[in-house]
Amino acid sequence: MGEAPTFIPQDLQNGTCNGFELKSGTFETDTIVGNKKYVIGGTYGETFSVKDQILDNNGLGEWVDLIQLGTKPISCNGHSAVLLKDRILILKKNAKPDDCIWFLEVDTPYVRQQKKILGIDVVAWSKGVIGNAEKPVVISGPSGVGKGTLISMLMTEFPSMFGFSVSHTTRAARGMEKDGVHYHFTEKNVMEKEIKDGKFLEFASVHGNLYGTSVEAVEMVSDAGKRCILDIDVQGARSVRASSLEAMFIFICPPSMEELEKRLRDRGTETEEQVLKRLRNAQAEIEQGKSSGIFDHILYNGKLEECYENLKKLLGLDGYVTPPKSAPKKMNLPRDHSVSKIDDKIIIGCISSGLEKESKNLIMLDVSSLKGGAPGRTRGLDFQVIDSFSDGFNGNEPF
Ligand SMILES: Nc1nc2c(ncn2[C@@H]2O[C@H](COP(=O)(O)OP(=O)(O)O)[C@@H](O)[C@H]2O)c(=O)[nH]1
Ligand SMILES: Nc1ncnc2c1ncn2[C@@H]1O[C@H](COP(=O)(O)OP(=O)(O)O)[C@@H](O)[C@H]1O
Repeated sequence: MGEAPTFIPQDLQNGTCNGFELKSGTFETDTIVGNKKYVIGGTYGETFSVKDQILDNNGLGEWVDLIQLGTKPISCNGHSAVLLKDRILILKKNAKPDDCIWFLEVDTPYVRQQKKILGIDVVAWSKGVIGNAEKPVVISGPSGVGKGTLISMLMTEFPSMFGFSVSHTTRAARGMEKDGVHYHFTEKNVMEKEIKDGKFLEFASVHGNLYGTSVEAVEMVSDAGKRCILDIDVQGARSVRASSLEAMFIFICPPSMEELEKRLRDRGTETEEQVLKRLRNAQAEIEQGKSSGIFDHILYNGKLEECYENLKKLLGLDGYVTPPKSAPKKMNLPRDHSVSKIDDKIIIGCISSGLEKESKNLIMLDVSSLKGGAPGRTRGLDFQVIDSFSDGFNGNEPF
């Protein structure tokens, strides 16, 4: 990666590296984690590269280009790196507010699990997001019980509050269904390849077709500041339970098998063979839904209005008046900044005056309660603008 620089501005004790320019438009940071050195390189407009070196006693060793999972950030005008135990925080210089904080996970539980599954050394990227997202809601239940009906009632009444996680499926679209709205209708081989590439949070074979929730489907809803709703089967709910995504799990039960059959037939969207298959699967799904311990709540969908009211109660929405939305906090990093670390606080010194007020030249980024992570987003970041170190970090004015 070009010739070695004469000066590497890395504070090894602190695990911070303010980055250095190798040649015009190409930047690098070095971060030492245990006996490994991670070199993260970025050339303007291109995705980041990562290689590591297992250090011997002389601080030397063989270089390996690492497989990077997740969405790779695009480099702009340099970056800094800060080591946080099992991951490296990357601050992109001069980047847009929603693109300036990234994490390269090197030894998190997700990365360790992926190394085991793939049998190779990997690292994983996730984008950092200020603040927290509301817990997604997973809704499961047998085919024809009324999941779609209840979800669409919720989205119609609270359009700015909820967003639907659009699943991928290999089944054919029904008459009124739109690609990208109800499902991403896809070919089996394409979906299988994407599953292998780690793009799915969960997937399952249901009624003879492949269904799955992509990481992006959930994150896009959360990025828009909405609470994500997932309509997935019991196997999918089990996988989400086991994943790093914290969610609320609701199972919808029919009042009787006869009523379920009637709803399925009256809907008229399936062939006789498909109806029979769905009814055969329903019994087992209901048993699992009730007894598996996956679900936090069970709702009976007898009378639709009653069930909908109960669903709203579970979501804390009965008698709810929508409050005006406050703008999410954003952070804009100027090109020239330096980073240092004090416990769980990252201090970002803004060298050029990219800030509104000249005196507000320090940003404190709190990374004490990170949530989520690769292969999605890392949330729970908080920041404050502080006037100067001598103020003892007492500024808490939103930036
Ligand atoms: N695991 C999983 N199941 C899904 C997903 N999307 C839909 N499903 C489930 O697949 C089943 C069949 O869905 P669909 O073909 O739309 O038929 P319907 O439930 O009869 O309307 C339902 O139980 C859905 O909850 C997904 O992304 N993952
Ligand atoms: N509580 C209810 N009472 C009567 N019919 C219902 C009720 N809930 C839903 N339905 C109807 O049952 C059919 C199946 O509902 P749907 O929402 O498509 O189920 P799912 O998404 O669980 O497969 C639809 O025709 C819908 O209008």
